[in-house]
Amino acid sequence: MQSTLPHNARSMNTPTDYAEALIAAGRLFHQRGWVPATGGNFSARLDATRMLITASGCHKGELAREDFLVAGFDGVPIGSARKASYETLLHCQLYRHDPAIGAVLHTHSIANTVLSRRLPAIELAGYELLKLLPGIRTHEARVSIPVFANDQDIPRLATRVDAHMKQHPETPAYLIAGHGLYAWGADVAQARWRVEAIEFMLDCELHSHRP
Ligand SMILES: CSC[C@@H](O)[C@@H](O)C(=O)COP(=O)(O)O
Ligand SMILES: [Zn+2]
Repeated sequence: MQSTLPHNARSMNTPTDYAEALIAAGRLFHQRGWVPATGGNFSARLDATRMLITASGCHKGELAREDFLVAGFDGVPIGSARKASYETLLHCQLYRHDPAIGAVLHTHSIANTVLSRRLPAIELAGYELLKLLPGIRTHEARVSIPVFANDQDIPRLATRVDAHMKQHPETPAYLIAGHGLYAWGADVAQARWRVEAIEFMLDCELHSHRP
């Protein structure tokens, strides 16, 4: 099936544009099996203090414009009665950590769930697609994707992620054990490419680790 995703997000500037790009990403991710049921959440930076984020409990393959709301980087919705994603503070942590981050995408794939349950960190090396990750110019690079223990206490989890990222600012994405992947980019298009690249490499790793 042909993707309706825009090729780049540079011309985007209204919340509706961001919502459309995130809706298209959700459709694609659902087709790939990376956001089953209501798993996953997506956001895009609107300005220095606000983001557009998915409401909690929506099916990410069937998102509509009404399934998005504006929230501050403190996680509090602005002008909406809808409840923001349960994991809103994980998005806030990233936007506050790095003003260059323009979009954050979270997936629940089989590969990211299985591998994050098995390994304390995922080491990716020798893949051509590594070049889609920040600062990587060659397949000869080695990238470590940290795995955090899952936690229903999202403020506590966000604090742990933040501490790690302050110590390791080169972190290109992270996993939560038995849960999923968080990846980001300068805009929705770049964040989507990174999710696609990481999910591809995790699939490869999953096949390599089969007994
Ligand atoms: C209902 S299981 C999935 C959730 O716990 C969560 O991990 C998730 O990704 C989606 O939560 P949401 O509140 O819809 O953004
Ligand atoms: Zn999740």
